[in-house]
Amino acid sequence: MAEEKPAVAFILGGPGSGKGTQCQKLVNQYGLVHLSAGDLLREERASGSKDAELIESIIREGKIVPSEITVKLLKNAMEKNGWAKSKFLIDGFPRSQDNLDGWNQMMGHLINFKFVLFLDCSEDIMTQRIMKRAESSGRSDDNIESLKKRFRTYIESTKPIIDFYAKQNKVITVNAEKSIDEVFEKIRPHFTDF
Ligand SMILES: Nc1ncnc2c1ncn2[C@@H]1O[C@H](COP(=O)(O)OP(=O)(O)O)[C@@H](O)[C@H]1O
Ligand SMILES: Nc1ccn([C@@H]2O[C@H](COP(=O)(O)OP(=O)(O)O)[C@@H](O)[C@H]2O)c(=O)n1
Repeated sequence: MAEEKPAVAFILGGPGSGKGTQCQKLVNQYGLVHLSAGDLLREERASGSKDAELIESIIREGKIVPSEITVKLLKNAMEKNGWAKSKFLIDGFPRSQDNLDGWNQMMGHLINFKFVLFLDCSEDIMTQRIMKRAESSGRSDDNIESLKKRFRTYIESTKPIIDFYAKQNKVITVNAEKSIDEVFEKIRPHFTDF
């Protein structure tokens, strides 16, 4: 039997650009599976595994966890969701060259990569959103010091990955500064036959 490959879209954008919010809406509307790399890393940290302390220190510093850890978590989560029985929104990944290389090596040939959705948002607006989210998120990195480091990592490590995919015409860019519903209306058409 020919092995089937799961469809995958990467959802990228700076911290607070609305990745999780828009993914949730896509899940509700199209029954896609949303896997947030950040959520998987926070779960792994909470499980007290051998990597927990490393993950916590990297997240607090706004740096990027080594791909061996993150790619394994994503692969396990895809398998738990039935592999090619599902279509996946992978949110907050790949965030660096190391993420991309690790993914290509372990997963590149096993999946059906569709496109990158890039939520484009100014640092000012992202800061306002994250500082509001900080009131209730309980996240150790939702504070102004960590946020500044996350922005730096985003510019230095993640933006070049988005640019790399853009050169191959694989990026759909959406202005993420509008209201949640306005952003969703721009995104939706790209997922109708995903
Ligand atoms: N279009 C939007 N307009 C205003 N607030 C938004 C919008 N999208 C998301 N938010 C809010 O901003 C915060 C960050 O959104 P989130 O989806 O968690 O971003 P990310 O996953 O990119 O970090 C959340 O509190 C969310 O409710
Ligand atoms: N591929 C990834 C995704 C997240 N992370 C870590 O998890 C943190 C939170 O990521 P996230 O996607 O949940 O949140 P946002 O920063 O986008 O709001 C990042 O700042 C990184 O420290 C990572 O190391 N590698």
